[in-house]
Amino acid sequence: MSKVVLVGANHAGTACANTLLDNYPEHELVIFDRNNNISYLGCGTALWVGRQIESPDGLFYCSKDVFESKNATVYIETEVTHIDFKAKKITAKNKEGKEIVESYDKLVLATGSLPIQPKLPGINLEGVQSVKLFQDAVAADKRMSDPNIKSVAVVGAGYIGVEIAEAVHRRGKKAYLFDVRDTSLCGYYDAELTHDMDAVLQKNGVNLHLNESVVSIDGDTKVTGITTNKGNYQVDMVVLAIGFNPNTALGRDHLKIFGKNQAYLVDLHQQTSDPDVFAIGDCATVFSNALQDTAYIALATNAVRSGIVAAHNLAGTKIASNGVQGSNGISIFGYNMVSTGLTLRAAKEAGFQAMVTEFEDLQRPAFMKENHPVKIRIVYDGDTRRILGAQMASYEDISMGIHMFSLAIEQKITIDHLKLVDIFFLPHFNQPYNYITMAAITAK
Ligand SMILES: Cc1cc2nc3c(=O)[nH]c(=O)nc-3n(C[C@H](O)[C@H](O)[C@H](O)COP(=O)(O)OP(=O)(O)OC[C@H]3O[C@@H](n4cnc5c(N)ncnc54)[C@H](O)[C@@H]3O)c2cc1C
Ligand SMILES: NC(=O)c1ccc[n+]([C@@H]2O[C@H](COP(=O)([O-])OP(=O)(O)OC[C@H]3O[C@@H](n4cnc5c(N)ncnc54)[C@H](O)[C@@H]3O)[C@@H](O)[C@H]2O)c1
Repeated sequence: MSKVVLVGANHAGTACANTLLDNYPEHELVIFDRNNNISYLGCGTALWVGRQIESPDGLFYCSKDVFESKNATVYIETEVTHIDFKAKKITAKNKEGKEIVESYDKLVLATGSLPIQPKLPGINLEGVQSVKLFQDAVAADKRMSDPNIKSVAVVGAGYIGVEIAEAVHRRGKKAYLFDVRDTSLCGYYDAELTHDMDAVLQKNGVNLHLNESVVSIDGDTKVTGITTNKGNYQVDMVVLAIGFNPNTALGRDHLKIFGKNQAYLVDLHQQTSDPDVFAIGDCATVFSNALQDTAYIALATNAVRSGIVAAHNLAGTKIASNGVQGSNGISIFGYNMVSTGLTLRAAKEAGFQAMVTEFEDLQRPAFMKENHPVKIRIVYDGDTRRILGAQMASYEDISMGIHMFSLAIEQKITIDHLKLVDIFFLPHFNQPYNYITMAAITAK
């Protein structure tokens, strides 16, 4: 039996804690989280703020009580302030200012990520906010209910920004969406698909401003406007969504870190450079099967799986992570996009002789009434023919198809192998010559 201390109990920490408590009850587990809630699904923020769901109540799936019912000691609203890795002791402070010291045999760091805060004039004005925590969602929702808030600038047209811009528009406010790049969602899809998303946003009333960088947020005490390199806009609120940084302040002086962004470097067992310390979720690196290299991909799905892997390993059951593809999806004004692995641009930047095959067709045979076009792009390595990535977009729900590509990348399947893969046909669902097969067959 050993004593495990877990710092951070959101998606990664919750998965780790539950796996440990359910499978290895002989271990003592002490959990710390500085927040007053755990397991909040951030994906629900835009749904709730945009009133696609009526209440945030269903957006939590675990609690302090659940851990305590399984005999864990839980400190919430208690921040870990220092770790003595040599003495194997952590120091924390609760909201009353009381200091708590705990020793550990094994430590799990699940401290997640923090939204990037750009150094902009006006960044501290009232009305500027990020959307990471449940508290942020509550604050954003309150502002959306204020009739004096008429226009909102969303900075960053990545996943959070696009979703929040839709939510702002759905609440009847004027939504501006700014990005420094020349298209939305540039980290996940190639321009051939993102230009469709740009058009969907604009058609539905979001004011999309690409190739524009914010120079300042304006106002005396409250936000009254935003200035970019191209103009001034009158807005009453600014949402910042320009990406996450790993939250590694507690351990980065002791543990090996990833050069690109200071995430904790972990192996396939989630073990850091200190054998008694594991790191999981957004504070840690992942192994990218597409790149065959270490990478950083902040997603709840990766966080949950890494928590499960760490729990088994620290309890003595050696299991290795499969690595990840960074599979992801988004649905905006009914337009659905899913992707996995590398875009063509990312694959080229990584040094592959990257090639792409694309195809567009109706989801079902033309004689079926309910029918929409689907676009697919498959990125592969021209040298080895290995599939490196895939992207699909449609008003159809094409989401499940991306899982096959995720497995294909993990298993190093070639584009040529895909040509003869057994894919079923039924007019209600798809076509006999379906777009996946056709994209593979037409690959150069
Ligand atoms: C608006 C939004 C929408 C999203 N949508 C999706 C989606 O649809 N799909 C998807 O896969 N991902 C999504 N994500 C990303 C996903 O939420 C993150 O990848 C995920 O939260 C990572 O989980 P984590 O547990 O590693 O880290 P975090 O969620 O960052 O949690 C870290 C925890 O550690 C605690 N902590 C930090 N430092 C300390 C300390 N010193 N002492 C004590 N406690 C500490 C924090 O309080 C927190 O509870 C979304 C994120 C946001 C913000
Ligand atoms: N549907 C989902 O799976 C989902 C939803 C929300 C968030 N997430 C995850 O949460 C994390 C954070 O999301 P995010 O949207 O903050 O990051 P992101 O990486 O998805 O997007 C950040 C965007 O900000 C832009 N940007 C960067 N600096 C800028 C600047 N100074 N001015 C204007 N634009 C700038 C980038 O070009 C990019 O388009 C990501 O890992 C994301 O995948 C996932």
